[in-house]
Amino acid sequence: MALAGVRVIELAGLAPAPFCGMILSDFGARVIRVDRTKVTMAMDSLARGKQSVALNLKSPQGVAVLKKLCIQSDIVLEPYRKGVMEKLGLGPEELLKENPRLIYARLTGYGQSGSYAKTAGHDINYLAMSGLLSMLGRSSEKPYAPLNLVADFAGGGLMCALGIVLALLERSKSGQGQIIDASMVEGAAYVGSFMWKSRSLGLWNRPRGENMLDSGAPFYDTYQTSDGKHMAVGAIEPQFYDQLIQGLGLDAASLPPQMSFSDWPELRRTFARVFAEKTQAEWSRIFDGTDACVTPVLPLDEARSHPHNRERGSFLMDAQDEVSPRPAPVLSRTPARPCLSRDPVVGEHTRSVLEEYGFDPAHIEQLLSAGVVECNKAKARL
Ligand SMILES: C[C@H](CCC[C@@H](C)[C@H]1CC[C@H]2[C@@H]3[C@H](O)C[C@@H]4C[C@H](O)CC[C@]4(C)[C@H]3C[C@H](O)[C@]12C)C(=O)SCCNC(=O)CCNC(=O)[C@H](O)C(C)(C)COP(=O)(O)OP(=O)(O)OC[C@H]1O[C@@H](n2cnc3c(N)ncnc32)[C@H](O)[C@@H]1OP(=O)(O)O
Repeated sequence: MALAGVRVIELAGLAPAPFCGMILSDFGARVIRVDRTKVTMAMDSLARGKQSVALNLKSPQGVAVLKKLCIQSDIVLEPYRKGVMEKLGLGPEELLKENPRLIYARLTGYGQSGSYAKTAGHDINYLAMSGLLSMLGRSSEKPYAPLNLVADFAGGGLMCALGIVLALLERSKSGQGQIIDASMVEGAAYVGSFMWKSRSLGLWNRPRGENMLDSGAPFYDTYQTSDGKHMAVGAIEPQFYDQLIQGLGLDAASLPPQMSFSDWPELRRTFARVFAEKTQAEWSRIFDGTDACVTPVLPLDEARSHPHNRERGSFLMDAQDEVSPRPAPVLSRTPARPCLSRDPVVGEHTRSVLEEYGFDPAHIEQLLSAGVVECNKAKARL
């Protein structure tokens, strides 16, 4: 796999860093997650393929253990507030001195500088600060955050993974590591560059929820079907819009022009009335195989079984019979091979990892008895 041989120390955090770690693991990196001691359950539901070491960083010996792990690895991925690692004596200056090839990824909400750098926050805060949240929401409604997708995952974990891969590529030429300052505000904004750079096209001139792509246009929206499900309509181009009208059984001559903004509310009412006459399955049979850009809105547990997704194997079933998306994108020669076995329990690999990283058995025993590290066994599945 593309990242085979790359060793990552992921310090356990909330959603963004675990997602970054899972991406690296899916594409072949060896990801060791450093968990706290005395916790029963990992907060990481994105732990696929990772190993877990439980380590108390409130003890100087624990800090020394982490330092030894980090300087023998390729990547350190830390999810803490600015300054936390420096307080531990594990800041980038410290570690890069010992290992100049180290890639030190810092995934935060606001970045390593600026007045908010030490401020707590979550996805919605970062999305709000990026400017994008102001554009999200239906007309006459307040802005809403689309789950914690945009800042945590798209602009956070995924953007950080991109930075890590870029730094690995650069290191293959320079031999040098570097620091990655991954701010979720900036990552989200960067993902949303189109919104900034398409304003001159007049795409966002109207208030929130009244533009073509923000639920303003009736041909770019969702509609309820007679069985309470929904269809998604994205018929933007005239040639696709014509096929939408045809599929709905409407007479184009009796409708207002597609791009007549003032007629959009009436057009939306017409579409809503017609979509409510048939079930989602009936509409799918009508629109499948056409270029009307109409698709069923699938719940998570149906996406896997949709014929198109099933044909591609877009979703996988792991050893715990849990369905989740397969890694993307698909590389033709070195595709990701995600681990399908169960997630690690906290501290499951402490002993084996410390041995691998050169700690002698007596020292490991001393660390265990002092509670600096913890080693836990997975409970047998009944
Ligand atoms: C919208 C998302 C948030 C989604 C969160 C959900 C994934 C989870 C929310 C609720 C969870 C569920 C719930 O808890 C119930 C169950 C509990 C069970 O145990 C697990 C299953 C649950 C169902 C559980 C499942 C899920 O986890 C939930 C549903 C986001 O937006 S996430 C993005 C957040 N922002 C960032 O990541 C930006 C960067 N980070 C920060 O700004 C801060 O870290 C943050 C997030 C504001 C937290 O600040 P905090 O003060 O708490 O920490 P820091 O200042 O970073 O300092 C860390 C301190 O911890 C010390 N430390 C670190 N490692 C160790 C260690 N191994 N040993 C000892 N100590 C350690 C470190 O030294 C720092 O100490 P100091 O403060 O003294 O310096």
